[in-house]
Amino acid sequence: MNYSNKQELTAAEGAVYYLFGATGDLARRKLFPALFSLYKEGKLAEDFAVVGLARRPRDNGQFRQDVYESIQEFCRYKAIDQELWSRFADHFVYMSLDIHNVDGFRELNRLSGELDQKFGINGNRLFYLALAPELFGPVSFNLRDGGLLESAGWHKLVIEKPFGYDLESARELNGQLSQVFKEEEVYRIDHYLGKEMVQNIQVLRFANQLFEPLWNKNHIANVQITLSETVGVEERGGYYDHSGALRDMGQNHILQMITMIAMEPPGRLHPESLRDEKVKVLRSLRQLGSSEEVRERVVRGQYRAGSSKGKELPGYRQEDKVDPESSTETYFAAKVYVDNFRWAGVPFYIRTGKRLPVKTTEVVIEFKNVPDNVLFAKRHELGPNLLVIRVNPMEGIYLKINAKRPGSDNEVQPVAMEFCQSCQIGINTPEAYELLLYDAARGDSTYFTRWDEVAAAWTFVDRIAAAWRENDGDLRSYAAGSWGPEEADRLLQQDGFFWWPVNGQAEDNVVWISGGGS
Ligand SMILES: NC(=O)C1=CN([C@@H]2O[C@H](COP(=O)(O)OP(=O)(O)OC[C@H]3O[C@@H](n4cnc5c(N)ncnc54)[C@H](OP(=O)(O)O)[C@@H]3O)[C@@H](O)[C@H]2O)C=CC1
Ligand SMILES: O=C1O[C@H](COP(=O)(O)O)[C@@H](O)[C@H](O)[C@H]1O
Repeated sequence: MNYSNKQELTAAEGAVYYLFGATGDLARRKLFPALFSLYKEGKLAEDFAVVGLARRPRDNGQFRQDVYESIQEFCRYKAIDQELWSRFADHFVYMSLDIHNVDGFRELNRLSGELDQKFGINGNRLFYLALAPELFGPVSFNLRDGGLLESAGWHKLVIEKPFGYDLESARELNGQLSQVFKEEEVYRIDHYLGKEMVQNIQVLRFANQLFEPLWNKNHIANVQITLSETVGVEERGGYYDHSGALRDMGQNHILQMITMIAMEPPGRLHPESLRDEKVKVLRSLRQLGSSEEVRERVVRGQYRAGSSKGKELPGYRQEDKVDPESSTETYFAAKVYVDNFRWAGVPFYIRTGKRLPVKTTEVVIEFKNVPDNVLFAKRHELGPNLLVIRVNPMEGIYLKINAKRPGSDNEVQPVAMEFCQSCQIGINTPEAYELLLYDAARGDSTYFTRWDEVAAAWTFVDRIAAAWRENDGDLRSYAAGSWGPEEADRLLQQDGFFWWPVNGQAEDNVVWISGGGS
């Protein structure tokens, strides 16, 4: 089979892309590279323009130079072909604008008319807000008041996370957006939903007769989801210290991954059908009623100074723009239940943290063991079957099974059968932002979060946050470079489980029968 990433070249409809926050980190690291990859692959035709917007002064030449440098540093394709690069760069213009100044939006509207004419665009407008969330409301109002929503074509608003700080603020924000945009015009980004292997979860589940019949409480003992990062808070201390791991990674990425694993098959191949199924999962999450329950089922930690690979690492409280007495969690782990017919009683163990030993995102599905009466001599060596979905940085799956050790007398040997996607297509797997920008431009909202999903996720998270506010005493400290507080291991141990090794480090005795393990 050919696993090349060549796809059907259907260019998105022509549009002006308004990139608010064009001088920021996200634009530089993710958005410019995504646009270049789409252009190179023919998914953006010539009828598009990108307007970079931020307060800092820049002329078009400087802006194009910023874009060029970002591509050379972060894009999976480099701008080597000069002819291609200059054709691409010609679509980029920059305008200095303060979000709070409606006159700037009127000028932007005039510029848009010129761009429509120059590039043959019929008034389609995609507004990407790579901005702090408190600016989402003001931008929306000024887009309306500045006349930008009066053009003939479609209008789409793509917004970054975090969508609010809690349910109340998210509601308020949603109320502001909905005064200007219809729900179907709003694309809320959760970039984990743009990751190839997260999207692959539904294909694995629903396109294989092998898995779906076993995908329930009768056969699955537990599910483990790990999103571990080696980095600290980098330059984002100011934001992170008000957010913490639960809001930064839990409310969105982890809960969205749970929905992909736990949802029922959608009735139709339609974005709303999938989102309907996902929201049902979020509404079935067992709510943590009391502080006592939160203490029992959720562990939070903060990294102190430590080391990794021989390098000394500062503690969280010594990081730039972090309160020296901060009690913000940089790690959390939890035991979560999805209280529905399919999943009743199956624990979902989740964890995420900064300054952990490896960067990895993995899901482990641990199947129940075979019955005790199976007559193998070394019964105690029979481990459970595992299905491991490797999301990042390696992409692929492996299935751990028990096989006979060749030449032995029915001795059991664990074997990992691997599909290594990243070995097949290497670094050329499309980035999440590429897939999502392309989907938004085509009007496909499948992998964007709908308002009711966001609201249900906040409802779950708010209870944990409220319990934590009542009691600072349970914030554990862990050394930077370690796997986090020991209490997170106990969450599993008390149920007779343990965290399976991640990052392809299956236990020593496992034989890999294809591809390699790391
Ligand atoms: N960076 C990342 O990896 C990720 C970021 N996000 C989210 O994306 C959004 C942007 O993040 P990031 O790029 O890191 O943030 P940055 O702080 O790097 O960039 C913020 C941008 O906003 C512009 N800006 C700020 N105030 C105004 C204003 N009044 N008028 C016009 N422009 C303004 C700044 O430009 P100037 O100062 O020139 O005006 C800058 O371009 C945030 O919501 C963040 O949570 C989400 C996931 C990952
Ligand atoms: O949304 C966020 O995600 C990144 C991790 O993303 P990944 O694609 O590199 O796994 C995280 O570092 C950041 O704190 C958070 O805001």
